[in-house]
Amino acid sequence: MYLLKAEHSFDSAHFLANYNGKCRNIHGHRWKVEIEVKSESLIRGGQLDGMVVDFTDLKRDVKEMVDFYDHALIIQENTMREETLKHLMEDGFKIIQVKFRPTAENFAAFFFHYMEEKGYDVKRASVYETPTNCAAYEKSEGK
Ligand SMILES: Nc1nc2c(c(=O)[nH]1)N=C([C@H](O)[C@H](O)COP(=O)(O)OP(=O)(O)OP(=O)(O)O)CN2
Ligand SMILES: [Zn+2]
Repeated sequence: MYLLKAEHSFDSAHFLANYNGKCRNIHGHRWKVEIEVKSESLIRGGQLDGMVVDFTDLKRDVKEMVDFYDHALIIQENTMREETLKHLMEDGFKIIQVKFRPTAENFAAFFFHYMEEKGYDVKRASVYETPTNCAAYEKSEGK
């Protein structure tokens, strides 16, 4: 089995609603996202001979995916007062609302499925909130 890994980072703020601790406050991370793709075989012939995929393409797609979240305030839907949200948006802040609680685990699963939908055979998606806090998502055997 061959495994390829590409990573990219983005800087964003978030908060965990209904969290009893410091993470309930808006705070920022340099989120590092690692995507691993797998293949039992290599491409034969042509420019991609001997590759699973071209790193250039994989890196571009990972960067494109995470750049969307760069320098934003990421908010789980319905966890901020309408009025507050409205004012922040009116003042031109980049707000991204997500359907899930913005934890490293949820982002790992989200990025995993995003890359799968792009056509990659994804082995694992890992999201670092800090250099020492990492969550990963991969499919259970047989699924
Ligand atoms: N399983 C998870 N636990 C926590 C998550 C998460 O996504 N998954 N997220 C948070 C917070 O977002 C927080 O920013 C990270 O927690 P923490 O380790 O406390 O952050 P610090 O690096 O700032 O820790 P210090 O050791 O105080 O510097 C919480 N938990
Ligand atoms: Zn955090």
